[in-house]
Amino acid sequence: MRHGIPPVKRQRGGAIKGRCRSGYCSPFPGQLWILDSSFSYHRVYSSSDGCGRPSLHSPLDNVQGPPSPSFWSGQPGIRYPTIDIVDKYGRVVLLKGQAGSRQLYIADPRALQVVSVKEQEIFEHQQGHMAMRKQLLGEGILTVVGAQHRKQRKVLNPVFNVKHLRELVPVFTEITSLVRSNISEEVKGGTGEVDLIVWLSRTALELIGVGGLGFSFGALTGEEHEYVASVKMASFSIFALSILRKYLPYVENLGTRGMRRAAVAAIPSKPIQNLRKAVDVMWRTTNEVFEKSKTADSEGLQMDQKYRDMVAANNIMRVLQKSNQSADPQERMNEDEMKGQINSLILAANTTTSRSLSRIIHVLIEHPDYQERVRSEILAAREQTDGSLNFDQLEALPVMDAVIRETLRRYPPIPHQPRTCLKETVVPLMYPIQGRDGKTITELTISAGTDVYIGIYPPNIDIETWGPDAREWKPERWMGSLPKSVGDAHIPGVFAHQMTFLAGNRSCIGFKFALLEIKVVLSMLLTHFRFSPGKQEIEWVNAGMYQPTVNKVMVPSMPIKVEVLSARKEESA
Ligand code: HEM
Repeated sequence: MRHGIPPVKRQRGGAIKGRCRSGYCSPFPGQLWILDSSFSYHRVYSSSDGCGRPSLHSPLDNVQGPPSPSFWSGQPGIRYPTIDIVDKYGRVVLLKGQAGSRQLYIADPRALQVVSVKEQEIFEHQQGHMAMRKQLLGEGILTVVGAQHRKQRKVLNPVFNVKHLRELVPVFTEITSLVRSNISEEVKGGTGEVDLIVWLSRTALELIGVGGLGFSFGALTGEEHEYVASVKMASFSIFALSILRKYLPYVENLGTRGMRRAAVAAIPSKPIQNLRKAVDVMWRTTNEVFEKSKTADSEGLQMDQKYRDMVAANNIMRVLQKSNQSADPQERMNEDEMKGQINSLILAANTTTSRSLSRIIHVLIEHPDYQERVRSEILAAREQTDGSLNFDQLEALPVMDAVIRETLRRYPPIPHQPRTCLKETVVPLMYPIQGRDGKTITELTISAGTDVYIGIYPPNIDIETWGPDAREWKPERWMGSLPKSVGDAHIPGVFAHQMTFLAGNRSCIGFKFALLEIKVVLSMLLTHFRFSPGKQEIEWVNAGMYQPTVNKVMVPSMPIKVEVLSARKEESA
């Protein structure tokens, strides 16, 4: 028997009993872990207190869910459950993973309140996931948990306050004008097909790079920094190596950092070596960004001196350093933690924002009447100014605001988030569900070790909450008062009664930054271009985050027709 594999005894009726006595293979003492046919360990069951005598039976088995075709491999596609399961089985669904592991999909508002707000530290990120993130990104807000996370969040909060965001508007505007020129050039000042996701990804990277960190990745000037390719390589390699995540928590602290690096360098595996090189570049860049932010250096930014000075004074790293210095000494971040924020922020801000922007423009292509309404609203506001809109003017555009809220509600880029329950917890339900035994379930006892999905998409489009038109894209719902049922549902999300930016202390810390980016980009692109359908049909697919694709190729792509508006043709020439 290999160390850590529990003694497993087959019982009558096919039940398996046993537990890991060494506690070595399991982060949760007393859990039953087994080795499956693909040689991965799986937690099968943890007892109610996490250390008692386990069995294969759990009260959660009474929760309805799709049948599992195989005990060993579980339900196919479990990483990407679709909204249909909630429609079919209810707001809490039992999913069966590999080797019989239980996973709960939760979309009930009251249960979400407990999981994502009240008991957020019990329903924590999955250990393997966090270990992988930490190895790549360092000790930033995306990778730390518990007291360390609370401390970092407190220091980071002022970075995203309105006072600071207000000062970023001219910088965002300047960056977006570069994107606009690039797109105009691509269609030669006339009409042509453009893969818009490419430009929006570059835009989002520069907005967080320059506006956020005072560092240009050259994404809009044709001199792309090696960091960009490294992040792509790292994401690809992580996917290829996802099986290793499970083991990472057991080796991540073995030996010194130098020893671990030497051990990794000796592994004869292409994805591992690619990942190692990519991470080296990411860390080199992080050090560069950090050193520059300390000296308020704005060299290398291809902008007017005026904007360079703004960036040097107002980027997130500068504000973060001030916020850190004014925190209580025991609450301050150390240098490693400060550097850890750089990768965390870039990773969290980039794809989410570019996918949201792409979705809004795609929806406006499908609703040309709304595209025209938003454009007219912006143009009217611009007539009152010298051309570009400031923070308050951007906040006072009700049609654009309604379009953004409605698109983020109806099409959240992240459909759900995985967590693990660390301690047995009773979770009440707002909408009781019917058990497999026909009885009504009003609360669930979730045992330690159970994996949980926080449903983001289903509560956003729940008919009980939003009314019979919940699944329609209808910005006008935000222009009057919302139905009483929306308030009554007490959806815990931090933004507009929706879960799109999640809830509680692990919600999106950058959501106001994201909304501002979206408003600046829309206000500049919609008044310069008309967007209409391209030759190919665009399909949005869930790859952990929704992405636009064509011809079923799993690479983000959104080719659409872009026409420079006649009033702007001269500017583009
Ligand atoms: C529309 C765009 C965005 C969406 C839909 C979005 C959504 C989310 C969601 C759902 C989470 C929770 C993830 C989890 O629990 O694992 C999250 C976390 C986070 N987001 Fe965003 N985000 C967006 C843009 C941004 C931007 C622009 C920034 C930074 C400038 C940012 C920074 C973060 C950070 C740092 C976290 C981790 C917070 C923590 O763990 O305490 N996000 N975001």
